[in-house]
Amino acid sequence: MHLGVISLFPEMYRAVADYGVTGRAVSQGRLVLNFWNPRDFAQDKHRTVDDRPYGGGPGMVMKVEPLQAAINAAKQQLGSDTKVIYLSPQGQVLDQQSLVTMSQRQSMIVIAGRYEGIDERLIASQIDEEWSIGDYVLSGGELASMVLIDGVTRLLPGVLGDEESAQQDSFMNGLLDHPHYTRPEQLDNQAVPSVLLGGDHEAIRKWRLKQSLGRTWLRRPDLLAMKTLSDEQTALLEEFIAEHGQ
Ligand SMILES: CN1CCN(C(=O)c2nonc2N)CC1
Repeated sequence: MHLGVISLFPEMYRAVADYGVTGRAVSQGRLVLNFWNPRDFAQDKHRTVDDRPYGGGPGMVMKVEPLQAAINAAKQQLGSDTKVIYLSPQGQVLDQQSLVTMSQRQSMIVIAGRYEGIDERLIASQIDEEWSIGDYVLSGGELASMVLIDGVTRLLPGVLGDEESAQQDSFMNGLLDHPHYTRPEQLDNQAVPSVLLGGDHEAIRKWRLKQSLGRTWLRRPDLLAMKTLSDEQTALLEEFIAEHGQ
């Protein structure tokens, strides 16, 4: 996937370009990151990218022209039909399914805003999708866009090896993940559940599914309400609830 990033702080993206799963995807050429800094497109000698808000109030607003010029440059490289994404608290909240949809695109342009946000006229004329990573306010869109980049990159073909992609499944079914354990087997007075030590893969699969269902029931009943459970899932959840003393 070719991702064009429009940001005043491109150096922040070293966090995804140089490390971990996303860094490996970049080095393997499965993810290509290109950056455009609106400041490089500002026409005045002070390279102004923001200005005071009409109507008064605190903070500054990002100006249309430098952003528009940066989008034009990005589209020249990635294609004029490339979707333009803007990260803001006013967007639709990102979830795994939306990441799956995005991961199937050849390219995307992501705008990371700063200050109070960007001029609404740029949003109206240039932004195809507005996304939020949650109902809270950050200092800028860079970290939010890196969350999106990480989540999408994990879904690109070949990025997660077979070992890791199994872990991915547990989130892909709309449930919370099951507990994970590793060595040592005994830690103070806490042991690893014996089922995980026995090598019975079917028993382990059922235990993990039961734990995912139970955790989702306890912590995120809203997710469970959106799911149609299979007979097996229903039975396992009923077992968990019975054991949980409800
Ligand atoms: C202008 N700037 C304000 C702060 N911001 C966010 O809080 C945010 N982005 O995506 N999800 C979020 N929550 C990004 C955009």
